[in-house]
Order: sequence, then structure tokens, then C-alpha cells
Amino acid sequence: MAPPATTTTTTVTEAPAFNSQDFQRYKKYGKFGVRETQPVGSIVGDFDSIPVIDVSGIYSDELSDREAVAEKIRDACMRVGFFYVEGHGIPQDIVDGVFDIGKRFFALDFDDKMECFINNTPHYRGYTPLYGAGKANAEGLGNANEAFDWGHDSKLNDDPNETFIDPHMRGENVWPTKLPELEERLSDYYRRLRAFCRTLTRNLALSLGLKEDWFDPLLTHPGCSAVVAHYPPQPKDKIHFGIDPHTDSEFCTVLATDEVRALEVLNKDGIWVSAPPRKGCFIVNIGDQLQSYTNGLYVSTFHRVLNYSGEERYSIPFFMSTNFETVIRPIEKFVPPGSQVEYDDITAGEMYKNAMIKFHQIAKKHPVFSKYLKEGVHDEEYENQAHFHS
Ligand SMILES: O=C(O)CCC(=O)C(=O)O
Ligand SMILES: [Fe+2]
Repeated sequence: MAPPATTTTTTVTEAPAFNSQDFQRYKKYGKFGVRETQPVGSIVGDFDSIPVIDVSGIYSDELSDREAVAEKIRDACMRVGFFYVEGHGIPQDIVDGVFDIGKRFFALDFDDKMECFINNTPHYRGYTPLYGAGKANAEGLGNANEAFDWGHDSKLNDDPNETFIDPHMRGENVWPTKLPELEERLSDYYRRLRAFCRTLTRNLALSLGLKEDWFDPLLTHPGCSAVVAHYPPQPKDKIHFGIDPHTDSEFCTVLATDEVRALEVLNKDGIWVSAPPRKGCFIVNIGDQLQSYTNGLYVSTFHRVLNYSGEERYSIPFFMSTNFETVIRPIEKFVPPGSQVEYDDITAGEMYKNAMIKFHQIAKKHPVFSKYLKEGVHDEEYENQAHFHS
């Protein structure tokens, strides 16, 4: 293992030429191409390190404590879109327990993992094999990581009034027969992170000058999901991404990392800034949903993973989304009077599903994975449209 990082961040690599189509990709979901449309003098992307925020004040009964956190969060969300959180209240042994069980899952035989093949569920839950998702390289292979996805389902739902009317992400999680403990451990983590995200979101609302409970009605059965990911070490002589440059499509992400440095975040100068591990901290980043709600005031920042460390790397992103049936559109307060804002009436569930469809194309095309595909799982007509749209 690499020694734990003691410094906050360092600037590591120049970005390869960035395809401006990437900035345009989700523009229809709101003011996504924010970096291109920000006025001169904007603070967006003006960073060469990721801020660290002690968020323990979000649990305080004193408004002044909550406001003190909100002020720091506001700066980080407008300028960087990423920040470390310490004082989050989730015990380290809970996080470590998820890393441990995740490693045991990835150590199973390939066929035992492929029993939960993510492409064999319509709502994309389960196992993504190594190179089995993301943008294809010249050999038709995707990102250098394998992953296990789980999320909101009937067992994890905590809203007795939930009707779950949006069809896009409706469905149950899948769990491997060979590792029965996985469900309990990951479900426990899910509940804890969802609770943290609900509290954090109240502080995000405060930071935006909204009532603290503004988002609460949108989070009664939030469409959260999570991933345990494994990035094997990559050769340094060529760029093959652990995850290629992207923004997260959800409201916000709470990422747990191990001690291996690999995550990088794009600043306004096109420099990829390292976000090294910090003991006891999560890394929070803003996703496209919150960027849309705030009409681009809070930024969903491009990031990527390159594991040049020589070590195996594991991470656990928890993606918080509003209720899946929520229509994502800018909050009136953030739309200047008389201005036109482009957005589609798209639900959180559909936005999420479209992102998953695009991300999981490789398995349909590469024979190593396609031989595991079951017939009739997906609505191909919908999926083809979603994939080619944008
Ligand atoms: O593993 C990481 O550090 C980041 C993962 C990530 O960006 C994602 O899954 O969206
Ligand atoms: Fe991400």
C-alpha cells in the first residue's frame, strides 16, 4: 500500500485536448456547459487543490454552526464542485467493512460474479466486469475497473407512502449467491450514507439561501445508488482510463477511497488536479442534478481516474439522487428575470437511466461479455434512442 497522503493535493497532469462535445453532452438537462457560458471573471474552476471542510456543524442545533459550514460549502460548490468532508460521523470501521466485503466479492470466480451481470437487469444493478463499461478504446474495451452497483429498491425504501411512479429505475437489487453477507453489509452502508446525504442536503439548501428543508419533499424515497469499484494498477506508458472524464449525473456524490491516489479533477485551465486520499474523509462532489437545480451556480465538475500507483485500488462512490419521479429543472430563484433557460422535462430516474445506458454499451458489443447477455431484459427501442440522443 502507498503511504497515506499527508498533503491536500498537488497538480499532476496536463489534460489531453478536451472534446468540447463533452461539455455539451448534457446541456439539455440544464445549464450544463457552465464553464463555457460563465462570464469573464467567474470563479468556476479556479482551484489547484480540493478544499477540506469539517462538516460536524451540520448536526448542530445552533443555526450559527450550520451557517458556518454552509458558507464554506457554498464557496467550494461554486468554485470547485468538489470538497473533502471530515466530521461526517460515519465510523471508519463501517467504511472499512464495505471495502473488505467488496474485496471478497471481487475475489470470486468470474462466472460467480457474472451471475449478477449488470447488463442483465433493466435498471442496471449488479456486476460490471473489468473493461466492460465506459467509452470503448481501439480494442473495443472500456474502463479499467470492475464494479458492483446497488441502490434504491423495495427493501431499501424507507418511505411508507412511496408509489415510485417513475418506471425507469424501478426494480430490485441483485446479490451474489456465493457471498450472502454482501447484501446486509451494503444495505447498512446505504442507509447510513442516505441519512448523511439528507442532512448534508439541508446544509446545501442553507448554503443556497433556501429554507433548510427545501429539498426534503424531493428526498422522501431518494433514488440513491452506490458502487464498490476495483481499479487494478495500470501501465504508465499509455492512457487507459480507470474511468474516463465525466461528470456525475446525480445530485451529489459521497466518495470513500482507500489509500491509493488515482482521482483527478479538471480545473478551468484544463489541468487535472489530484484529489489524493485523506484519512477519515469522504470526497463530496456536485452532480448534474444539483447543477441544474441551481442553474449552474453550483458546478458539476469533470473528473477521471487513472491508477498509475502500481497498487490495487478500491473506492465506494455513493450517488445521491432526488426521488426518481422528480422533474429536474432550475429553481426559479436562480433564473435571472427575463432569461431563457434550456432544460427538458426529464425525471431524475430517466436522467439516471440514460446515463447508465450510455455507460453500459460495451457489453453488448464485445464478445467476451456479450455471450453472458440474456434475451428480452431491455426495451431496445428506448435504449437505442437514449443512447444516440444528445
Ligand atoms: O473512484 C473514484 O475515485 C471516482 C469514481 C467516479 O468518479 C464515479 O464512479 O463516478
Ligand atoms: Fe464520477
